[in-house]
Amino acid sequence: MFKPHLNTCIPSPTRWFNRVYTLVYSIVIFALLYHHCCNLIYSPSSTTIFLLVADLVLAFMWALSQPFFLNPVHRRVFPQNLPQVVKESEYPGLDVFICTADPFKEPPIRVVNTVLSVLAYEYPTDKLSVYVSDDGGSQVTLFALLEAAKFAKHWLPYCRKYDILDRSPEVYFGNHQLLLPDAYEIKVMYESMKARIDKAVKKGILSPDQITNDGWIKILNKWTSGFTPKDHPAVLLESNKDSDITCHSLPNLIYVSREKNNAINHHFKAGALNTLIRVSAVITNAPIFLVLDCDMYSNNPKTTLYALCHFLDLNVDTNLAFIQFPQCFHDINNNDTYGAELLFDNRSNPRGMDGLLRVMFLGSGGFLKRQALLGCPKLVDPSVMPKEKTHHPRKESIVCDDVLQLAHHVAGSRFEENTAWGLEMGFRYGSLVEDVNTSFRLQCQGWTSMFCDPERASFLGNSPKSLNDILNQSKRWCIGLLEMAMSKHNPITYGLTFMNPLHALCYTYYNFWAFWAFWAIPIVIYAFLPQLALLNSSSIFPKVSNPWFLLYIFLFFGAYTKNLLEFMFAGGVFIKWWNNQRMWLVLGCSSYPFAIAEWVLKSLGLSTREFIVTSKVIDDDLSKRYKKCLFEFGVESPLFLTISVAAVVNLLSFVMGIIQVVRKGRFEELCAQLLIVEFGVVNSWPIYDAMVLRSDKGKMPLITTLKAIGVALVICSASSSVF
Ligand SMILES: O=c1ccn([C@@H]2O[C@H](COP(=O)(O)OP(=O)(O)O[C@H]3O[C@H](CO)[C@@H](O)[C@H](O)[C@H]3O)[C@@H](O)[C@H]2O)c(=O)[nH]1
Ligand SMILES: [Mn+2]
Repeated sequence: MFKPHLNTCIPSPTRWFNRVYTLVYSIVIFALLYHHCCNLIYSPSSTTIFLLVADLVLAFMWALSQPFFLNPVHRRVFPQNLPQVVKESEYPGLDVFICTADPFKEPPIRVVNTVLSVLAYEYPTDKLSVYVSDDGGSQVTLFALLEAAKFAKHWLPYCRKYDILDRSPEVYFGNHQLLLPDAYEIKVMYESMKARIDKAVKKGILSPDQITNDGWIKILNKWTSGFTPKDHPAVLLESNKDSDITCHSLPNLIYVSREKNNAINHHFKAGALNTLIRVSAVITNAPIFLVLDCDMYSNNPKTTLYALCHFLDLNVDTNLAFIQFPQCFHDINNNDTYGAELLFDNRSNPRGMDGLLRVMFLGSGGFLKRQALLGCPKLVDPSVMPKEKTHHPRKESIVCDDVLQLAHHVAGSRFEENTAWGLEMGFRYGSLVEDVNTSFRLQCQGWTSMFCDPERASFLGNSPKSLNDILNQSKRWCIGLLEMAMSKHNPITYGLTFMNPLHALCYTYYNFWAFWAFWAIPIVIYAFLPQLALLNSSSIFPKVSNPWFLLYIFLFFGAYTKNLLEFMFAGGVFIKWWNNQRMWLVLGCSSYPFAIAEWVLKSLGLSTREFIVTSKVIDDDLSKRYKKCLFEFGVESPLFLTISVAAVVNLLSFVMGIIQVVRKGRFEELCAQLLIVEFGVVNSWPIYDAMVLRSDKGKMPLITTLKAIGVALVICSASSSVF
């Protein structure tokens, strides 16, 4: 029988251009390295060695990044053809895992919106279950979810009746006028729920008047005086299983706060997800689950069907482990000041990896096959897999006493002791980037993955709003990648043995990104060396009339123009690209070197491993400044000191360079250095602005400015002994 297409995969037309570019650019890189070697032989100096090291690292990183561009692909899905392939009653069950960890950094009302947007998926409700993992062990989050379950009884029929696209109520009421007949009533309901939740958050605990149900009292008794987020028994609750107001059944909603014990490593998000895998196996055991961060609400109710277009396609590899959707953000300012959209990581690199048949899991927005987390494709025999628990529309609870007892057992803090969880099963431990690490390990076992990037974003989340938050987030990722690079299962020794080499290179690229903070080496060298040389009237690059000068110009503009084109091709605009490249420099001078230092301290046992959750709370004042595209300094942070020192050194050097050109006419020999310094100064503009011109709360703290000027002056005067 003819079965229509569920998806197609189209190679990007840019791949030919990319391949030619790679070839030409690599020849020019070799020429540059030859030039460096000659310099080293005929006029050796510490400057030549530093420049060689910087360019070697840049060339190496460039080479590692090339596999991303050799065969990018674009996939399309045809959910309209699904009914011809499979009946709705035969859809596989879907469990959704939502992680939250801190009610103060991740406001429960946001979690509620994410939960509601997912409960309202266009998917048979008896096949859909939502599990929320609360690592904060917060009564308030539990209360918020119970409120969400009540509101869902009205919200889900409303979305169905009017075919609403924005199924996060906060977004819906923010974007739409109340023109539909029931809209006003639903909005009032939503606002009063929000007020109740906000009141509970302010108090921190529930008061007796908020507890309206006997069942809750039993559960709330678990919060004894010794209960802390890091040490408490497991708490599990299924929300009340009534039908919605139109007598449709509701999807399951289950709250899980795993048992925690101070003496036991709980492995952060990876540990939370593994608990959910086990708890859900006991309750619903759907063959596919979707992982979401608590801020990543569903922006498209059909996303589940898009995922099915891949999973149910008989032509697709049976080793397919997961479908990844890009992480997109709803609150990024017009210029994307902090490059937080991560267009390369979230869109263009995955497309490139998809063309090589495997993409990375991005931590949120991925539909995974349960089977893939349980072992190798060859080892997992489908006939011995526990069957999906079928459950029909019903009013009674799916969690009977036996099941509940077992679920508590598997959510216990000692359950994983002496098991393969985190080692060979489930989300892998040992790295703070559990997403990269786990997908790497799965792909070494032979599992594959695909990238699905529909026109309307499937998920939208929060992006960090302050520079400190973004630098700390990058530092965490960098430490996680470093942990991966230094482990037995690293992409070089392990990856090259078990993976296609181009693939292993993609992972290696990400690992080297962090490995000894590779990017930091050339960035720091180029942020200081040409500048200090210029301050001391020393010329370190070829003169304008020298043909090697053209080579430098070609390499610089060639790399930047190609990067800009890639960025625009992924949907970006010039100003966002500019800020993106600036952030690359900022990270290279701050987060990356700090990550190395922290990793060394952790390896020596001098500091503890921590997953600092990124704050999703939006302060009004800060939000206004963010909308104006201002950098947010405000707090005192060592991460700001290094970039400020670099900015001051660049400015001093720029002034000195101009003086030399004007007074001594040394333009020809200093031109290359002046270009670099000028580039540094233009990029540092927000730092000068924050140090001198701004008076708002987000300006650079005076103490950081003074320290930066002091350190910069010391470096500049010490440099005279070198040049
Ligand atoms: O002990 C923990 C710590 C965090 N989380 C959850 O993990 C998610 C991600 O945390 P967040 O602070 O938002 O980190 P980000 O750096 O924004 O997250 C990115 O990077 C992570 C890997 O470092 C991925 O897991 C995420 O999916 C990806 O969005 C959130 O839902 C947290 O609630 C837990 O459940 N338990
Ligand atoms: Mn996040």
